Amino acid sequence: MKVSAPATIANFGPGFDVFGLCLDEPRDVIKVKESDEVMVEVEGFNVPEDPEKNVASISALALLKMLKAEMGFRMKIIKGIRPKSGLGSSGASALGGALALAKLLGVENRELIIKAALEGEKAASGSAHGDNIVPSLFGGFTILKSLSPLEVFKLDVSFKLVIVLPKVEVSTKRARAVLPRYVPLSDAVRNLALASALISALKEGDIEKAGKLLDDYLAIPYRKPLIPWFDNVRRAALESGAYGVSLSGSGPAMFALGEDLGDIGKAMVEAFENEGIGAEYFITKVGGGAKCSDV
Ligand SMILES: Nc1ncnc2c1ncn2[C@@H]1O[C@H](COP(=O)(O)OP(=O)(O)O)[C@@H](O)[C@H]1O
Ligand SMILES: N[C@@H](CCOP(=O)(O)O)C(=O)O
Repeated sequence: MKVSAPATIANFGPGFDVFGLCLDEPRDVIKVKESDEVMVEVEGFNVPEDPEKNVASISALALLKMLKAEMGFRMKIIKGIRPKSGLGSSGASALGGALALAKLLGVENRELIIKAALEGEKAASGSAHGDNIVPSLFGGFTILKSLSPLEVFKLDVSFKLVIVLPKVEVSTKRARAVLPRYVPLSDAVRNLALASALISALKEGDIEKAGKLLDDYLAIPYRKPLIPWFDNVRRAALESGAYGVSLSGSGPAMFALGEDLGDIGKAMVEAFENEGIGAEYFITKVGGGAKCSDV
């Protein structure tokens, strides 16, 4: 069984732990075969090969435990999403591992697959947030209303966007540890207003309006010490014509919406370089979610 699980942009501006956008690229590819033992092999970006430490095998093992199924597997992970990038690298592998095993066993229950994948996500980031796993499975733009029972609202949006990936790492675990337990009511209200308006703009297909609604008062302000370059890169994107720009997940990747995505990407890369940080940009589109095949 082979699963290709795409990268995602969690939070997507004001939707902390709720909104997620599936990207077309990059992807992790996970292949599994039944076996007597449990073995993991990794190609591409470096992640652990110990089955107890890799989120893809942790999720696959969690699914087997939930099903009370006694079997081993050989798993090959072609890791195309850089870890600690903010592009849902752990979420894609976690989803891919659980989904590949589920397909191998003929299990279609999405709630169970997501529950197993959350075990992998929890091992990587210390929290069972679902805003990477869910869009990686469903595709499009997802609103995660509840994990148990699983309630997801999906918008079939279609647009291109630019992603800028700097050569620094931000661990999601660390980026969650800096968040406060409580936030001011006025900030919660501002996010609620932005999030509601953003959904309306996306439903209308108005990307310019959506871009102007990407602010966040719940997570990004507290994460600034981990991303001190954020305001300068954001300013460069807006000055080069972006409709809007935000952090992807817990960073360091950033994304922007606009017309001249190449120009915006170049301006953001230059702003990172002015901060002494190398960066690259790529343009991709909204993706359709994980793909499975028998090979
Ligand atoms: N298959 C995997 N893919 C990504 N990260 C993994 C994987 N297996 C284990 N990890 C570990 O999870 C951590 C990365 O998770 P995280 O900080 O959430 O990155 P991201 O924000 O890109 O998802 C790293 O410590 C990495 O070694
Ligand atoms: N909602 C989470 C999303 C983390 O995404 P990642 O791609 O950085 O793992 C958060 O903001 O902590």
